[in-house]
Amino acid sequence: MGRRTAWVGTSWKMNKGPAEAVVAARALAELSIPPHVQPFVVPPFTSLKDVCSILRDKNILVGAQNMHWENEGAWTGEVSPPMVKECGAALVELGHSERRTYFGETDQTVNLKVLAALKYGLKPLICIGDTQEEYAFNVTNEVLARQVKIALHGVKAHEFENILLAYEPVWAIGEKGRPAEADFVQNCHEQVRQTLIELAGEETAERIPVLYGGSVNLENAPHYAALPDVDGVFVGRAAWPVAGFKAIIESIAT
Ligand SMILES: O=C(COP(=O)(O)O)[C@@H](O)CO
Repeated sequence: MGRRTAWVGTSWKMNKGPAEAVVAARALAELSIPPHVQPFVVPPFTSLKDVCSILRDKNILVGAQNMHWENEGAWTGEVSPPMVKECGAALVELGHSERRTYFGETDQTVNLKVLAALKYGLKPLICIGDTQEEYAFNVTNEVLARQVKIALHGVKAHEFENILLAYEPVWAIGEKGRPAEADFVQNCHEQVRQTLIELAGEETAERIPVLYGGSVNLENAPHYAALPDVDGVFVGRAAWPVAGFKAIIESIAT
């Protein structure tokens, strides 16, 4: 899948119990997906298997919101790569700022998880982003370069094409977030692309999608998606209702 594809994804975060998730997945299964758009949905673990099975033959990828790097063991409360794979998931979200801020996720644990995901044939969706403080001190580019380099440390040349990245400024996420300016986003994505070129070479780096996330909504989604170095959007609140997700997909397709 090349960079001409527009990725549109949503994580339901800690929303929708098993019954509600099944209803939403059935509605997603009815959507007609425009060409060149690759939607994905990331439900909570409690409905991962059901959502995967409802969307199995549809052009909507399903992912987990996190996982451990070990394949089994005494890790109470954790879920392993083979467990995620067995549920039918195609991708796994790693390093979201809420995991980093509240659950001790670090660049190093993200790296372990990225390597484990690739080993088990899961596409890692790696979330990176600057905090408000880093943004204010104008070190965003350095932070993103560090996060990308550590997350991808040890990734083999042929594995880079399975990587998906999302730039999500921490200050842009959630109810208190403010959407980033389009010029700023384009600049950050250019810098991320440069880091990817350093790591994987120009040809491969061109094929790694880099999405934008953080207060994306129906109004701003097509503007972000149209930026030259942005390959789609990763949406929270605005895409939790299936109608909102559908509208954003359509806004990007047109
Ligand atoms: O956290 C994300 C964005 O959330 P918003 O509610 O859109 O600010 C991103 O990772 C998608 O879940």
